[in-house]
Amino acid sequence: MASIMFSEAFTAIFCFIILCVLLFKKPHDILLRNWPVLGMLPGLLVEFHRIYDFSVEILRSSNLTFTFKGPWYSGMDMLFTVDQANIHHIVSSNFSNYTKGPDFKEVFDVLGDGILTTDSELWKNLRKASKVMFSHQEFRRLLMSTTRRKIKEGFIPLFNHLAEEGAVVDLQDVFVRFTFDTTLVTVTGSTDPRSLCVEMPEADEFAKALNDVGEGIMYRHVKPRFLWKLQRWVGFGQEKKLSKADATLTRMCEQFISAKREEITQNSNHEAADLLTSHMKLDATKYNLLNPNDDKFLRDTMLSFILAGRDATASALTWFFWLLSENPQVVTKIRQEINTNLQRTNGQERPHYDDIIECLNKLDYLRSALYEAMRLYPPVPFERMTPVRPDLLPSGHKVDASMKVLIFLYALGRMEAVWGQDALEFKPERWVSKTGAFIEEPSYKFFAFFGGPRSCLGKHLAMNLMKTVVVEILQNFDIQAVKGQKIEPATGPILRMKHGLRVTLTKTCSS
Ligand code: HEM
Repeated sequence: MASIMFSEAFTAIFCFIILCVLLFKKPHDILLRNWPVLGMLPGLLVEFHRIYDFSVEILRSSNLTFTFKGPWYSGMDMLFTVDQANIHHIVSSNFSNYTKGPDFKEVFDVLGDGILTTDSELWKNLRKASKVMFSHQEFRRLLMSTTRRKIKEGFIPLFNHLAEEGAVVDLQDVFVRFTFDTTLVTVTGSTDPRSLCVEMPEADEFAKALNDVGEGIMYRHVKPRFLWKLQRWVGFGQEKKLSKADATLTRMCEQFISAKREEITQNSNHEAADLLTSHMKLDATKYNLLNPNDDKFLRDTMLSFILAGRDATASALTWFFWLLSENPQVVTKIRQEINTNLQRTNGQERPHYDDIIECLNKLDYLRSALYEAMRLYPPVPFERMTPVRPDLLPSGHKVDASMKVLIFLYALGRMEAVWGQDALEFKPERWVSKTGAFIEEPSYKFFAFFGGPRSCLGKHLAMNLMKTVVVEILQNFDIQAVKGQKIEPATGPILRMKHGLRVTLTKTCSS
């Protein structure tokens, strides 16, 4: 009975949308129209498959802020903004009024009470504990040494093999494998799934479950809440897959946790720097809401870091290498910079950590190119916040507590009003001043790592990791994107390429 009602309702909405498309030639006319009962939903549904480009058009034509009216009583009213003053207000000056909110936590329920989904005191405790861990030299060294080992034992043999065979590979898949292996070692201290190797094995149970979680969460964004909740209750379709993935992740995290406890019990001087050890050894007296003996706390912390570390970095690297393949002059300049600055570590089997960081810090043009790629293709394409109390934004727009506020990072990087007339061009030079110094933009303008008290904790680590990968690849290989392939973003919480990035490789003359 319920399914018949759904299909009737769906057919009615579908017919209505088709009618709108026929009546109004320009899609904007549809979205900007606030229909009785349905609000602006019909237009949004029509454009959902290209939501990022559509957000650019809408925000450009509405002076950077747009109020979306959802169907009556649906709680779907939203404010879209890319106005810098609004962003600063929301994430910094009036930060306490904007939370992730209960809806967000519900959609991302697989992450439990991890740092990415919680608010208020619990989030403060988690942030403080993570900050302590990120500040430890040993943790940073672990990430850097794992990255370098992965490049040597994973990337280079695989790329050599592909270059010799002249084979095509999906570079996005390669980067997801790379960041998955690296993140899991950094989190557990020992488990290396070795998904990045010449054989390119099928994703293991853990990686598959993570992929299913990403997909399931994306569907929850586009389905009405009552529908996915009903599906979850019945145990059907995407929700069934999601529940299975959740169970797999919990089981595997429990295995990591008990193995680590065993390791610590057997060796009382256990001094490992990984995330799990660091959180198991938390000084509980400093965090009234964290319990290092609670497996659920450890599970939620592990999963949040794996998701935060894996997907965003892989996305950034994929778009970056595609932009390089389209802009060979930028590759030449990056190579020149590498050759000028990296003599000190070149050829050393195990260069000192401080030397590596010192050299990476000199690569300002590479930093500009990476920032420029993330300006146009931010790995996290939108951020959603819930106001606690009604508020008046600097742009003059009112928000009330029943609305959601969406900051569209993808559109922000493409606004002529923010970045100038050449906003759509990939130009690393925009980050370089006349004296050659790097131009640091405020976070509410370059927002890829978020801003204010909730900004990305892994920013510097991610930048060092990406620079290391780029240096190693460009010193050894030329990458060519396969001609004629369709490059477009997939709709989802992470800006992945919908069809991957197919490339071929050749060894550089100097390698
Ligand atoms: C290019 C790579 C990366 C980008 C663009 C990026 C971007 C972001 C963004 C936009 C947020 C805010 C998310 C939100 O609150 O909804 C965030 C949060 C976070 N990121 Fe990253 N990230 C990257 C890599 C990493 C890595 C490698 C790590 C860890 C090793 C990491 C750790 C975190 C953590 C812990 C948070 C939560 C901060 C909080 O809520 O207090 N990120 N990141």
